[in-house]
Amino acid sequence: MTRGHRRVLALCVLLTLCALALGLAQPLLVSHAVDAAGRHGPPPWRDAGALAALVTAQAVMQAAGSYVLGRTGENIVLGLRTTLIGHLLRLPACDYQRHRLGDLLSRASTDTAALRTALATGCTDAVTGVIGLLGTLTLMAWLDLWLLATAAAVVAVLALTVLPALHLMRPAAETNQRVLGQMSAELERALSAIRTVRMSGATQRETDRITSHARQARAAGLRIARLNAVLMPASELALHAALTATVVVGAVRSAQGTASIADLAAFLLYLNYLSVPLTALVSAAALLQQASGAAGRIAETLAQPQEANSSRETQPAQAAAVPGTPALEFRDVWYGHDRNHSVLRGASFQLPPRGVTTLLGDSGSGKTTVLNLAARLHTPDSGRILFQGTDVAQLPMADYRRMVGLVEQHSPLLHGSVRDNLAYAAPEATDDDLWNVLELTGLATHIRTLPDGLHTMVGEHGTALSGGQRQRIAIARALAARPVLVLLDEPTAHLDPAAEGSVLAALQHIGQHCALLVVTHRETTMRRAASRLLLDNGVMRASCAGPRTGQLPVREDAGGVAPAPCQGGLAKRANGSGHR
Ligand SMILES: Nc1ncnc2c1ncn2[C@@H]1O[C@H](COP(=O)(O)OP(=O)(O)OP(=O)(O)O)[C@@H](O)[C@H]1O
Repeated sequence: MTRGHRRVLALCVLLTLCALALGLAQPLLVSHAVDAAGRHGPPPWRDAGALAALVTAQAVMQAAGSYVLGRTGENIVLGLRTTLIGHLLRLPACDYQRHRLGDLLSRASTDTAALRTALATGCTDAVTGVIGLLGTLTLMAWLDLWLLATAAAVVAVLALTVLPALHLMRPAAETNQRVLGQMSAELERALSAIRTVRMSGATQRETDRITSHARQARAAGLRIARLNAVLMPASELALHAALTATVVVGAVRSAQGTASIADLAAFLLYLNYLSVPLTALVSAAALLQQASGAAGRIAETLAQPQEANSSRETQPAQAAAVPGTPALEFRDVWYGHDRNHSVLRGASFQLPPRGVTTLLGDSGSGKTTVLNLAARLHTPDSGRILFQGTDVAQLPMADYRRMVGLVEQHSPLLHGSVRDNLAYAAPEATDDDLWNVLELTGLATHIRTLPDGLHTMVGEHGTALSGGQRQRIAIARALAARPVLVLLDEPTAHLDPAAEGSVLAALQHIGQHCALLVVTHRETTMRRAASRLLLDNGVMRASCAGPRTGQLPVREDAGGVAPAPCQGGLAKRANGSGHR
């Protein structure tokens, strides 16, 4: 994590060490001045001047070190957040269902902030603390070994008593980070369904539930505060006790003539100065313990594998399909969301290169799963998916996704303008292109009436638009990228008959140029399709006629299911004999 920042961190350490050295030189000057005063010579003005210069230089070094350290901390956290955000956005689609969204968000915010302090301040404090401690102790040993032994004995006794407090810091910090993650997840859950929360009279319940996590975070925070409250004064107490013991032993030794007053004065100053590296070490230990929980959560996220092939941001591949090659083909595809239950059990079908194909089936039969597999949001457990005759596993993900559009059942609109949303998958699209897709989806008239036209803001999740308008924007967004294949999940579910008519006409029009696979329960949509597929008990069947979903006649022969071509010439793969 500190890679790329080590030189600057080394500079911070150097600046702090310079400040430390300047600090360590001061007691020697004081000793010299006391010695000179003891010999009744002239007032030690030179020593006083040098002392003032050392103090000023030390302050300047400390200030510079502190600023560079703060800046490096910010740079480290920026690098960490960039890596983490990039990783979070590239996890396999199913991973987002395993984690709470708010928890993932807190890893990119609070956890990285905790690490920043630990990495920048904690690491530098640890290095300078150790060096400062060794330097001070060496000079103290050089001045008077007995006095050092006295002071060390007192400090050691106190250090042993507070060490257990340091060990308790890590679990408290881990609890704090975990509970904060849960709080963010619960808040995200409530805010994303705020209307349901209000209308269900659940506002207070949600408030209580979320604040219970806030209370747990407070309890963990208080544990940390208590431990800090013990650790910091304990280190100061150790110093004061050591100071007192040293004065007593020093006075005795001075009276016996085995130590000079000048050495005793310098020793006491060093002992006082010892608080700097000691406090730095205690604070570094506490910070590093606190950050270990956050580091664990971040490391856990970064260890999760990314979506296969997702890091390749290559240029779009030329679609050079042999004429007549199916736009999409499933060959004996098996897929289950969990090991014990397969939703698709050897599904096979072909999608003609042009035209609308509807995908029908009972609720829960796996239609959305088929679209997700086709969009490569899921990977088949076995079997193959071919796009224009090529196994999709061999196509760079970025290239593939540029050629395939997906309109989900509840397509989210992104915060921003209508234009931002339409051009999301096609940033290079011109306004004319966008008006064109708006015309196709029957939205152009409405958008023209808006004061800001294409630049009208859609609100958070598109709340400034009606459900049907949102759905049509989502369709227009998919079309703006001029895909080869468009996958649509219930695209007309929220539309009135007029809007549905315009969307269906648009789909038919677009179907002259590309392939569309449309999941639907609507009879009006079915009627307009060139071909129909029926998903039944995990396998795909073809159907030419039939008025209603679930009642579609299916042709079967003795060897299994033989999908029949309909109007436009649909897939012809036998099915049902797959294995797992
Ligand atoms: N992420 C998931 N984890 C576990 N099971 C899932 C997941 N997504 C879907 N399922 C299950 O897989 C099956 C197929 O779901 P899918 O959403 O594909 O059905 P569908 O035909 O699109 O349904 P509908 O018509 O109601 O939208 C269902 O039994 C569903 O409960």
